[in-house]
Amino acid sequence: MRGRLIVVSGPSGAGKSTLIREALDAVPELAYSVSATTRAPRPGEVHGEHYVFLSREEFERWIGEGEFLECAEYSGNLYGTPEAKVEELLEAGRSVILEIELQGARQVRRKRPDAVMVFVRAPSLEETRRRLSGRATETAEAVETRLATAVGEVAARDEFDFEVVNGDREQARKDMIELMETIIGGGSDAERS
Ligand SMILES: Nc1nc2c(ncn2[C@@H]2O[C@H](COP(=O)(O)OP(=O)(O)O)[C@@H](O)[C@H]2O)c(=O)[nH]1
Ligand SMILES: Nc1ncnc2c1ncn2[C@@H]1O[C@H](COP(=O)(O)OP(=O)(O)O)[C@@H](O)[C@H]1O
Repeated sequence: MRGRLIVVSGPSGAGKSTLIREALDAVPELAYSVSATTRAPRPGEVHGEHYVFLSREEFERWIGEGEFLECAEYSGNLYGTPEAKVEELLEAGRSVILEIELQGARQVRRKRPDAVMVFVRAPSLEETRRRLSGRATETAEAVETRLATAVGEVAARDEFDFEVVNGDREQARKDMIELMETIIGGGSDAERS
């Protein structure tokens, strides 16, 4: 049976990467789609594992060659989902998580109406700021840009099928794993509302 396509979106600093990592560890049917980006690698990020890091020129060539299921510009960098790998995983029966921002999520929803849309957010914008500052991967300016974008992103949460509020770590981990299992199981709770 073909897997489900699962879009996970939400503001930077909401805890998407953290929750996805935990879901991938707990649910073997899940696979992660590695995106391409023109952003510079952060310390510890591995090419081909966290992202495929491309120059803007290479990225634009991939766009021209129709490599992407979706792509968007975010905070001055390009991000995109290579389509062939996603297809291969779905065909093999794996359910595939795309961790992408709002514009890309909307593109996927249009192209693949059967995709399940999951929104992750922190309990408040103040908490998002604390987490982004605490993660210390961005300059103060980049944190502010991400927070400004976050305001618009939270306003779009009604466009999603499910929402995970990442407050208490352990509770959110359980909620995320349970949601992924429900989606994969195709139970009635996973029907589009
Ligand atoms: N449209 C789209 N967005 C992506 C893709 N990969 C990552 N993103 C999003 O780009 C934004 C920035 O990602 P990143 O630079 O890793 O920063 P972080 O989310 O703050 O850790 C996040 O909202 C990601 O979900 C992609 O392939 N397509
Ligand atoms: N429930 C939580 N409570 C407190 N801090 C969290 C929680 N979930 C994630 N974090 C921390 O917040 C920061 C942002 O999380 P991350 O998963 O990188 O967010 P995103 O992928 O949405 O940008 C990280 O430093 C992470 O360890």
